[in-house]
Amino acid sequence: AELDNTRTGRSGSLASPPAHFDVTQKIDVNPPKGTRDFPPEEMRLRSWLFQNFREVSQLFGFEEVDFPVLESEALFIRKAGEEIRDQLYCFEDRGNRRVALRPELTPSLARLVIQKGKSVSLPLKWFAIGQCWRYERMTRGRRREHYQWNMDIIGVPNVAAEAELIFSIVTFFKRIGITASDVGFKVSSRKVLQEVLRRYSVPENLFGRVCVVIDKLEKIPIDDIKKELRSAELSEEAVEELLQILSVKSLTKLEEKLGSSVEALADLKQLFSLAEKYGYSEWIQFDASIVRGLAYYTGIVFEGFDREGKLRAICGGGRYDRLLSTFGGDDIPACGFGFGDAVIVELLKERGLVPDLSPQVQNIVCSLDQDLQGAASLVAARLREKGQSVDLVLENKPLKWVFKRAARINAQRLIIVGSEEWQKGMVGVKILSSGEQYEIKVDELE
Ligand SMILES: OCc1cccc(Br)n1
Repeated sequence: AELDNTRTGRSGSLASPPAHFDVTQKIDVNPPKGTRDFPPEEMRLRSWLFQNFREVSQLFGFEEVDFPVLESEALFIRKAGEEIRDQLYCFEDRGNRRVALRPELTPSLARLVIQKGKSVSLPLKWFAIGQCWRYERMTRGRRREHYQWNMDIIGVPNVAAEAELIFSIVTFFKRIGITASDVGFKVSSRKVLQEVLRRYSVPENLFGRVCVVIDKLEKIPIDDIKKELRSAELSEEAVEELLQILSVKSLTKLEEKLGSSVEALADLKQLFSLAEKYGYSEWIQFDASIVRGLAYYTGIVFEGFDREGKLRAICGGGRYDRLLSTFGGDDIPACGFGFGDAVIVELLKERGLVPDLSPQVQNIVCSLDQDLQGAASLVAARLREKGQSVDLVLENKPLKWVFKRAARINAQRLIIVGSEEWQKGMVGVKILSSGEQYEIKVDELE
């Protein structure tokens, strides 16, 4: 159970614990609410997932970057009513600076690109895997942290960049056994929304806010959506037309509604044509209702969904051509996606695709009496110099104990240092899978 803060007298501020803080108090061994520990079994799965993130990113020629988890709060202050803003994990540090635990990676990436300025040549293809935070009232028992894989292409204005990003996620899914019958991508463009708002003379500065409201479709009652749109100064007619357009599920229908000249249509047609060339058409579908919940998207947006409809969005992304200039940087086009580490694991469990990642060690080395502990250490050092992994038994333990540990850590080979053999410069070897055993000179061990 979590410590009752009132009992420990701890305040919510950053002030150091009060002098009367009871240091003998039994601590709460659970991690803070909404956060996770990664003990070995969970860490093996996470490492496997991240290894796949990395290998796909490198397969696509992306370079890894990283940023501080702690950023200036100003990086995330956007006035579009986003959930990510309402849940910002922010505070004032000891230097009275307003700071925040990053809720996403894109603003940090934009900040770094601007910082690098002319010292980097475009296009940039960067990827990152980083922990992101939100402070949500635990009423819904949801997590407050997750790890996100991001891939971003900076400096390419056309949809070939988005097509490449979606293909990188398809490639990832295929690597871990997920197929087009398990998941798909809903794709749209915010230029659809932009065109409708333009036709109803809705001021540009309301665009981000309208997108954030539309993203709540199917999450809150339609009447609340309409109310929020009207409070964003949309006329009744504009609201109705907007909701009409958002229900469109085919490009042909969209063309009928908007006409063939709108930029959104050209982008989407080009994206679907490229998807066909890549060979992933079966993975994507047009869905005008997809707008994503981040205010800064300006063009193509997409999200990965589980076709059984049981899980939240697996990943999402899109084009954000204005973000860098809103940070005072040059007008540089950009697009990217975020892929969380939690929903994908739920999907793998649902589909029985969690890999068997038992611990592995090549050797377990033990001595038969404590005078030979040094000899055992020397044997371990020799093996490790040759790149062999070794679990060295560090206390004088009976063989029965050693065999049990060898099974638990899935050791492949048992190396026994016994006095008689050691006199001859030899050690005993037992191959644990076959039971085969023999003696060998230490120098010949490999
Ligand atoms: O995807 C929104 C989000 C941001 C930070 C932390 C968590 Br959990 N979720």
